[in-house]
Amino acid sequence: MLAQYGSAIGGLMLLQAMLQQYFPPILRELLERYFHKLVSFFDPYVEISFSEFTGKYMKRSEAFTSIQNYLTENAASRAKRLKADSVKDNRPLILSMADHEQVADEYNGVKITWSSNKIVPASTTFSLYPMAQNPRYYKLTFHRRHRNLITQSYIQHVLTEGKAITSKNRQRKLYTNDPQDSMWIPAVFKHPATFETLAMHPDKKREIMEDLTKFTERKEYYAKIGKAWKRGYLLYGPPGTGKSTMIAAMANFLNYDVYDLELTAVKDNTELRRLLIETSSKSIIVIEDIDCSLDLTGQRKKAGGDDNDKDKEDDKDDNPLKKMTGKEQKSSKVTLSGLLNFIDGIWSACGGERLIVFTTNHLDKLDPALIRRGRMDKHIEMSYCCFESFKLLATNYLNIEHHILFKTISKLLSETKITPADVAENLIPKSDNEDVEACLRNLIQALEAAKKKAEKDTKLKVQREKKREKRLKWWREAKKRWNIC
Ligand SMILES: Nc1ncnc2c1ncn2[C@@H]1O[C@H](COP(=O)(O)OP(=O)(O)OP(=O)(O)O)[C@@H](O)[C@H]1O
Ligand SMILES: [Mg+2]
Repeated sequence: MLAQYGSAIGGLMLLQAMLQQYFPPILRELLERYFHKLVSFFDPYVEISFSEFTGKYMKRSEAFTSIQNYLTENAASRAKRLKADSVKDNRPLILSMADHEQVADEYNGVKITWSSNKIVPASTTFSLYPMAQNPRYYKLTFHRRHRNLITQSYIQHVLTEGKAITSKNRQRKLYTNDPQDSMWIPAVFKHPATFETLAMHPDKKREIMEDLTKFTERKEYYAKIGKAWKRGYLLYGPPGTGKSTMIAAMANFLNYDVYDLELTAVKDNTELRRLLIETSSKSIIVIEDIDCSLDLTGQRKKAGGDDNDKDKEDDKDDNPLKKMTGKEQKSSKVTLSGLLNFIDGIWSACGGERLIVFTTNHLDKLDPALIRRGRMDKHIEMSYCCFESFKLLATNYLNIEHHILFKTISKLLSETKITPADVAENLIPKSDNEDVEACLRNLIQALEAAKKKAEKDTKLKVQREKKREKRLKWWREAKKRWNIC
């Protein structure tokens, strides 16, 4: 039997060689086409291939990556031969199907087969990019009676799920704008802050988390009302109340990238627009200390008055621009209208699903146009530490939920103002000898010192006010006495 089989194969090979040699290419192509038609007439299975690289520039196909992630999560565990991908930063090992391996999947009761394959080039050529030499592809095989279900629903299901897994597994990035060539410089975003570790009143925290969740779920709603899918948050409060920490917690909660925009490093409005267009969706665009980034009040005055008004504005001691170096002032020509266009201009709609977050220590210094609802949709006050916030910090830093000293701390917190940053600093043990009680006593000391300072400041203020009143009274009487108008 073996001998018969061998001679049959030999005969076929001879036939193929003869075909290749004696048949002209056009005739050969015709024969091959009819041969495939004949095979597909008897073979009820349909095949769809998804290549790793596509297009003119052989870019890595997004569909291929999505399928790879889908199969890794859903079917690869059933494969006999797996491939372990290299991983960084203590991330779990990624096991995917090895080449030429096959796995079965099921969708609405229909059986589907996926196989992982590699294209072996006909001739060996030298390339600096070995990956591109042997591109892989996934082959999907199913019975032709399920063609509609697979092409209209299953493939979409695989791509959607795969995309969700990609975004879940991807390493998030923190981008900062480079002042030299105005490009985003990426770095891996690994901030440990979460809403669980953020000290804030629980009700306020829950409200913000619900607001964020609602935003992410409202793609259709935003489309229906004709608004770009973005939301503005204004975080304001004194230094050390957790504004930057809140942004990190938001990014971790939503799994978004962060674009930290340094406005003083942006040359003009055109550059600002270009930077915005380059941001991806599912991201938070942050401008920290917005009051120090632009002479917003000055620019508005300039629009209404002349240049002298602007100069007067710049002469004010509390003008944040005065704190900037001459070079910074000269290099940034971003205007308030440029910034407003940045927030709600037509190009801000490209990509969608973006948060724009401004932080400031001085809410009153900002132009009302910049922070009106619709631009900055939600204003969040980051305030001094309350007892609820303290309890969360104590749980995080000292691993305690109750202590006899909590009563004293609660009373002091209601009498004085202290930032969560100061509370946190006191709760960190400074040496091995410092136990929980020592840390709490450090905090009590800090609170008492803050209380004393506040009382002293109030006394001084009252004294100053009294003196001013006295001077005014004397001046009023003098005017009456000497008949001065
Ligand atoms: N609400 C908070 N919850 C937890 N930790 C906080 C909170 N606020 C401040 N901290 C701690 O204090 C440090 C400083 O806080 P953060 O940088 O977020 O303050 P900020 O409001 O952004 O200050 P600034 O206005 O100076 O930028 C953080 O690293 C964090 O450890
Ligand atoms: Mg900050």
